[in-house]
Amino acid sequence: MSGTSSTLRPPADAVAPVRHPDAPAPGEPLGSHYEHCFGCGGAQTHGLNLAARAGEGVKIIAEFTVQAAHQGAPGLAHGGVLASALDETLGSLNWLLRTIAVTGRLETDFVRPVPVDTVLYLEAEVTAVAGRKIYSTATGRIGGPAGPVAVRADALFLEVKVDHFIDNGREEEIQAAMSDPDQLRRARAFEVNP
Ligand SMILES: CCCCCCCCCCCCCC(=O)SCCNC(=O)CCNC(=O)[C@H](O)C(C)(C)COP(=O)(O)OP(=O)(O)OC[C@H]1O[C@@H](n2cnc3c(N)ncnc32)[C@H](O)[C@@H]1OP(=O)(O)O
Repeated sequence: MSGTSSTLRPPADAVAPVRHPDAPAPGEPLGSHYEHCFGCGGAQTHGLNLAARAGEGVKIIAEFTVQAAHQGAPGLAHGGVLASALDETLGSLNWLLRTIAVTGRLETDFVRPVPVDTVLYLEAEVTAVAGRKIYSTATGRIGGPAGPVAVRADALFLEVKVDHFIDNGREEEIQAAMSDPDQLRRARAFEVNP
């Protein structure tokens, strides 16, 4: 069963998304936007370690291997972990638009169980933009990039300023991020006019 709520359907005045001219080239690995990110950060022992690459147009492709630490039922990935993988892949679309946007709404279909050690082949695409609202969709396939869909999601991301993180994040991590030149360089990669 699948269905998308009306808030995830772009309004009539939405426009087609535009890949930023300075977006990473198709095939280029994106790296992590923050080393402590649960989705893509290398410093998270039980994180997803999701590896994303820029695709053509406004598409991202990514891979995530389900680890034993990601189980819900015995030998199977936890649904929340799979939703995180979809969310992280959708969030990586920021690199192509060069905007900073956060998830407002994420609707997920869990179509097939995903066993531990499985590689989830993810693909995400921006479908429309309406002001600060970015509409996107993602799939996760198993057995290969053209294998059957195991999970899928539709999302609404909202563009925010960098102040969103500075105002809401815990002081300790914000200070550490602001004094890390690598982190500042990565944050600048999301800005439209660095
Ligand atoms: C220095 C570090 C840099 C790192 C950068 C990389 C970060 C990348 C991270 C990626 C990591 C992976 C990704 C992650 O995990 S991101 C982490 C998970 N997400 C969050 O933490 C976001 C928490 N939520 C918020 O902060 C606010 O609610 C946001 C910012 C989203 C909106 O609050 P804001 O005050 O700004 O906006 P508004 O309330 O005036 O609404 C504006 C419009 O939007 C519509 N609307 C709003 N919400 C929803 C909804 N749920 N469904 C449907 N519609 C919704 C609303 O109706 C209105 O429409 P309209 O009336 O105009 O028609």
